[in-house]
Amino acid sequence: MEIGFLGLGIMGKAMAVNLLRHGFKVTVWNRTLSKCEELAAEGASIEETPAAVIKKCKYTIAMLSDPSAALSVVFDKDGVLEVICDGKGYIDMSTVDPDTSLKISEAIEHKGGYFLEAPVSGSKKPAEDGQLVILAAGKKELYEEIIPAFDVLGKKSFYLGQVGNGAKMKLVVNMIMGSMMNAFSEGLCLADRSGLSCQTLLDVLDLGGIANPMFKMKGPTMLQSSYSPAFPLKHQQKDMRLALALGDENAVSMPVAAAANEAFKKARSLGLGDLDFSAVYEAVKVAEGSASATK
Ligand SMILES: NC(=O)C1=CN([C@@H]2O[C@H](COP(=O)(O)OP(=O)(O)OC[C@H]3O[C@@H](n4cnc5c(N)ncnc54)[C@H](OP(=O)(O)O)[C@@H]3O)[C@@H](O)[C@H]2O)C=CC1
Ligand SMILES: O=CC(=O)O
Repeated sequence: MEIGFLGLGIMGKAMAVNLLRHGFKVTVWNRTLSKCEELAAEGASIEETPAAVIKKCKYTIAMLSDPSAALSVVFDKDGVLEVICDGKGYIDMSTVDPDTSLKISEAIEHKGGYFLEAPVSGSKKPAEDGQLVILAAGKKELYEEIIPAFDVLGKKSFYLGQVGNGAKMKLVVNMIMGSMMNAFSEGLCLADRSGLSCQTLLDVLDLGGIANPMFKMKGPTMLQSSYSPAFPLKHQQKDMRLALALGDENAVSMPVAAAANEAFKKARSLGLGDLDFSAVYEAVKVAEGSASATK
């Protein structure tokens, strides 16, 4: 199967490499074209525009930062829409809001193409290991045709029905994750300020009913103020913002998520947006008056 791949950031690169290593032919494009070279070393072909990728491949996956990037790659000059046509499938795996997905879906289907949104749960390591959880919605036929690729990229794929449902599910999951990360950061601060060992707190948490892979993986690096980005904080804040907008539309009060969003915004204002989202711990420490140097 030949697959086009647009967007070679942290996630897109890992996913495209996985496809190549499992025998897929992959043609890549990235806004910063130089990033394609690492993929060429793995056997990928390179095209210079999204349109050229679509023209070449029956199926194209996109993994882009946010709604404005997702829209730009489709609607701007040399974009997807210029060439998408009957029989071509476009699968957007970026985390965006339902309206963005719907806008892209309608434009592509108007030109005769098929559209699937398929945001993923799981970060850099699950992407490298092919262990993502795929939240697909849209054209069912395209979902069935692209399953061999999803089976390489993920450990489980869900088909959630109409376009928008994948985006909504992803935003709900990440709203919970962002809120948990804030509660965790406050807990670490409280333990520290009240004279407890944070390492002992991690050990206690890991043995109890609220043990989870995120605390286990991020806790030790947070204690070292080490925030090499797996999931960039600016993207987590984007997801909180989009989840809060979904809450607005549905009249769901989310004071915990709103407070967590404020902490992520604060972290961005401290220049931490490109670090891992666990760097919100530094913003929480600043708010509690026990800041360490931000790294
Ligand atoms: N990292 C993670 O753990 C996870 C991320 N996600 C979601 O996946 C998506 C990608 O995340 P991630 O790989 O971490 O992000 P990165 O920031 O590492 O990569 C973003 C990608 O989007 C491209 N891009 C940004 N703006 C534009 C634009 N205007 N036009 C064209 N391309 C653009 C970048 O190109 P360039 O190289 O030129 O900057 C890059 O390829 C996001 O929606 C994120 O929320 C979902 C699950 C986990
Ligand atoms: O979107 C981020 C993730 O870890 O999932």
